[in-house]
Amino acid sequence: MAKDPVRVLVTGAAGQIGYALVPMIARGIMLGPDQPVILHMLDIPPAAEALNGVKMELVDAAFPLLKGVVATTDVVEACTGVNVAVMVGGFPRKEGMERKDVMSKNVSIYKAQASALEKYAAANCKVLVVANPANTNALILKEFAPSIPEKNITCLTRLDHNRALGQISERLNIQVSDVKNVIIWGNHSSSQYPDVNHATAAGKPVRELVKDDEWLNGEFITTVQQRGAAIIKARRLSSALSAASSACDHIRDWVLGTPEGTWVSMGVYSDGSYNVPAGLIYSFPVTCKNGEWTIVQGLPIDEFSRKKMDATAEELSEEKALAYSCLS
Ligand SMILES: NC(=O)C1=CN([C@@H]2O[C@H](COP(=O)(O)OP(=O)(O)OC[C@H]3O[C@@H](n4cnc5c(N)ncnc54)[C@H](O)[C@@H]3O)[C@@H](O)[C@H]2O)C=CC1
Ligand SMILES: O=C([O-])CC(=O)C(=O)O
Repeated sequence: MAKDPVRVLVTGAAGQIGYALVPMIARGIMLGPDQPVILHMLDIPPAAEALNGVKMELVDAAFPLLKGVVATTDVVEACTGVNVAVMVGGFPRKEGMERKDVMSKNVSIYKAQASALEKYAAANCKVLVVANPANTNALILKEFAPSIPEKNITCLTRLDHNRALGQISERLNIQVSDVKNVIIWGNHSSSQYPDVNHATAAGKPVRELVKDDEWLNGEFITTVQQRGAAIIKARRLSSALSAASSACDHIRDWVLGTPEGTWVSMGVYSDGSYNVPAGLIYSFPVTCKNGEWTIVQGLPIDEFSRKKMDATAEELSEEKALAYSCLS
């Protein structure tokens, strides 16, 4: 019997990532090849015409799984009945703006959208925040949508995770699908810590195969940390294709489960695991089963890693304080 359609919200749907993401969702890349979807696309009034253009293209593409499209600038209409919400819309940093000004704009956007999701989304809606500052936007969303379980509010660090897999695969000249269990700890920012201490390639420890700790503890880390900026420099646009693909990976694994023996990185609400302060949205290694993520426990952490995990936690605590100061 055909499955009932799942309603998927994409905010900022007229933007770069939105344009790459909505056809992936409509093709079944996010929720599976047998899962019909209804797309809800939200953007702001100045982007209404472009948003309507995206809707026209979705119709023209005749996706068999796409059972409906809602394209709107009304946040209530956008959020009504959604089962999955991918929050890509936000206020970008513009020349001459202070960090606090950007934070303040995003705090008010995420506060309003949290309230709409809280009131109008389907029960048990799963939320993925992509827009930067992704971890802190997700935290604000959690604060203002208290009836959505905190386990349902996450942010995207899967792109960083996939970037780390890609770097190892290139370095070892090995298929990327043979590399697994890297970890992104912390913030989706240049303070993140891409950790290969538990990673394997074709079943062998990555450190043993690479045989170059100087590279793994230096250039590898900075390349992953700075990859977003490098793409923006090269394309003069954000990493839309890889962000959209990674957002699909994040939701697919969350809903359908991670393969046995494999973990992925997700920004989730910290419960204090690995001595990361509770109450931050922090990227951890997780496995997923039956629609729920669980932080992988018990991994040994060396002194080098500890310092890097603490530094990115410190940055998130500062962002949290800044975000809260924008609320008062
Ligand atoms: N977490 C991650 O791995 C990544 C995050 N990003 C972030 O994703 C976000 C989107 O990037 P792009 O698509 O390249 O930007 P973009 O500027 O092309 O698109 C953003 C869209 O959001 C819309 N928007 C602005 N305020 C909105 C609101 N209140 N409600 C609904 N829509 C709103 C804009 O009109 C625009 O269409 C940015 O914040 C970017 O920094 C980008 C790459 C990776
Ligand atoms: O700063 C940005 O918009 C780009 C970004 O997050 C990334 O590509 O990781």
